[in-house]
Amino acid sequence: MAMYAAQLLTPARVGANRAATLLRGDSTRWFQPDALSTRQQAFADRIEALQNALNRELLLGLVDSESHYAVYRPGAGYARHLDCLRNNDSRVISAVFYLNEAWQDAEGGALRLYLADQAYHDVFPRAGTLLLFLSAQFEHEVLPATRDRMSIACWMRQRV
Ligand SMILES: O=C(O)CCC(=O)C(=O)O
Ligand SMILES: [Fe+2]
Repeated sequence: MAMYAAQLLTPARVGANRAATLLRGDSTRWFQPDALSTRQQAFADRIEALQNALNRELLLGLVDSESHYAVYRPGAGYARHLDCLRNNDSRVISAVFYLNEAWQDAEGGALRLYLADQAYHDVFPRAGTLLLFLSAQFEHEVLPATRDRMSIACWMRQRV
């Protein structure tokens, strides 16, 4: 939130759409791979270790990743979507690491993962939770919350 207050995050966009606030209400700040803070480097190291394990065990062919901080202010959400960028299927795994201490389910803010047959699974954004899913397979949505909701979203990519 300190970074948000210092206006270091910018309103997120969807594709080339600069005014996407109806679809997504978060503000983001991308990690700069050549200028990571100590904490960002620690996160990147853990993600790389996970990526190597996924390659070893599941042969996913992941070569790198991109990460951004995201802040959703109260009432903001992100409509149902897939994380694959149009004309670019390099994103294989979506990883979301939540940063919200003492989150109560009644505060909302779940990430709703859509499964087969109208079923869904809600994940609440509790600090320490790391959610992984296949980017091309699972549509998902961020439900609005009654408090600020912070996360690091990361995509592990294959070469295309
Ligand atoms: O913050 C979350 O739970 C997911 C965010 C998301 O879906 C995205 O940034 O694509
Ligand atoms: Fe997403």
